[in-house]
Amino acid sequence: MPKPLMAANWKMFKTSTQALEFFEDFSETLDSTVLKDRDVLFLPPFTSLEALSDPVRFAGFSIGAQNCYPAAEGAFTGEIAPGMLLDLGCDYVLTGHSERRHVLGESDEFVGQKTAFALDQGLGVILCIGETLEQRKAGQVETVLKRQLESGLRDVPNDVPAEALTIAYEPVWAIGTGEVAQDEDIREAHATVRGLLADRLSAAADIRILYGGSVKPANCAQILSLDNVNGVLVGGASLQAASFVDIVSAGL
Ligand SMILES: O=C[C@H](O)COP(=O)(O)O
Repeated sequence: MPKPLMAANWKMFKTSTQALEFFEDFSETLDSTVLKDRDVLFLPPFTSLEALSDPVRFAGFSIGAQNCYPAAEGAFTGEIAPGMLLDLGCDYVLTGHSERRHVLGESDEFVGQKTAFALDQGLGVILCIGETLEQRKAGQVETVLKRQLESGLRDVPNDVPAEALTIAYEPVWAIGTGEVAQDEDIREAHATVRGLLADRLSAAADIRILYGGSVKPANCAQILSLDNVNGVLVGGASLQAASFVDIVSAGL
């Protein structure tokens, strides 16, 4: 069983000053012995990566970015290359987050290009997948997960090491809505993802599959207890230090 990964995705929240204030509160409050049972990852906006990188890593946590562009450098105004993230000490990058798919219009193919390129450059990747409410109501959960995983992993070698790749299952209808998926929905989706990974990657059994979507201190322990849930990707409830401390320590 891989150690659960507890990831805070701050989306477009917090200046670098606010990020440092949060981190001071968080690290003072958290009992650091939880680190033997949990990995902790912060995904702040690009503008806070430099300020947070050293404090986060010295405290034994990981840091990553919310996005990257699939090229080493070039005329891509406003974009950030994986090598630039590595240079700031990042261990991870998110690809395919639903807000990038549905708000910014990223295609399955583009998500696949980013995933393969970032892995190739040496970043750990958290590939996010998940169905919309319409797709769930139409009985298409498995089809959507299969399509997003196949495209997302298209150029990823089948012997990618388990520690380099993480999958996050985030049903779009549960993100930021307060509506957490039912245990059975999470169990079924995670089992589906595990099965699809097994068809494609040699390290499938050890790849972490995170759940994301309205995770809170009150529901986190129960979610983590479900089969094939190897951590959580938390948005809103990771913005307050006390709340994220409770999430990181949930069930211990
Ligand atoms: O990346 C995190 C997810 O989008 C979940 O966000 P949420 O916890 O605010 O629902």
